[in-house]
Amino acid sequence: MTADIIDGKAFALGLRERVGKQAAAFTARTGRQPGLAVVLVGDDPASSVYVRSKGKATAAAGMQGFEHRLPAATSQADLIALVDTLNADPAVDGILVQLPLPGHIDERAIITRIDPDKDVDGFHPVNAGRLATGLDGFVPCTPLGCLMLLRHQLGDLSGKEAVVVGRSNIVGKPMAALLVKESCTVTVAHSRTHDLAGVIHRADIVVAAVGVPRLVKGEWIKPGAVVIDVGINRTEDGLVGDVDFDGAVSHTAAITPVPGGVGPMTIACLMRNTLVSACRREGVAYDANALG
Ligand SMILES: Nc1nc(=O)c2c([nH]1)NC[C@@H]1CN(c3ccc(C(=O)N[C@@H](CCC(=O)O)C(=O)O)cc3)C=[N+]21
Repeated sequence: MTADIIDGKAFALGLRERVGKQAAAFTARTGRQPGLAVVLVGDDPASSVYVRSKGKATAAAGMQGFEHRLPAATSQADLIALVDTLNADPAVDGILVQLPLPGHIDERAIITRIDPDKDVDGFHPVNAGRLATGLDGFVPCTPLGCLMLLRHQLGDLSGKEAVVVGRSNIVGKPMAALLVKESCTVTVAHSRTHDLAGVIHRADIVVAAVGVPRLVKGEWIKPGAVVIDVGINRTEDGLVGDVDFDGAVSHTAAITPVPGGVGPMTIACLMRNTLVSACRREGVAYDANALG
């Protein structure tokens, strides 16, 4: 079997282009660009890289970026005060506070402080609840990007067996909710799952998001399954996913590489959510079909 290597980078570029077209229309209509505020506390080098690529994508899409870099010792009260300022700023349509935050700051206190209607990360419990109950809100960027790649690869997902490995609030849980919405039969596996190989072997769709390098082995995968690898693990042999790519590739119909798979989709979906937020806040119509 020759697997399709899913080109997330190319798909993401296409999405960013379509977002850019609608951002230009928004700007022509309202006289201002969609605005995204990104807050980075401390100077973790990996986080710095992501913040920089978000900044570049924002400008390239014709949106306004507001970057706030705060020292690692910033107090929780000061960070909350900044979030309050961004919530109240009409030029800011989306707010992203880069995670993880330094240990002395309670992440939940910050995430719940963000106006849910500016929460383009989709991390606020109000948006998790909206997703779980079928209301319009913001869907976290990584699982949204994974869903777009799956739909592109498979079309209708209805009735398919999907296994999500990982149960985080930012990937596993929203991914499972999205797949349920698509009428998949969804299993959420995690570190306590007894027979991970057996559970994965049932799946037509595998989404791996556990953060364990090369955990998912090729022999575990049902021949012809589609595999989405969310893992970005820095190891001695470079960046690797949660799936043993070399072992898995011959078992799959299609698989995402790391890098060049899900990662670029996360940023493209952040641009998408920011545009949608701007349109909703200004009552401007947008073409949802072009944003999927
Ligand atoms: N509030 C918040 N929202 C986030 O969305 C968020 C966050 N905090 N904290 C950090 C993680 C990580 N993240 C990535 C985004 C893009 C790539 C990406 O584009 N990766 C490329 C290159 C990877 C590389 O070379 O480092 C790829 O996979 O091809 C990766 C990781 C967003 N995150």
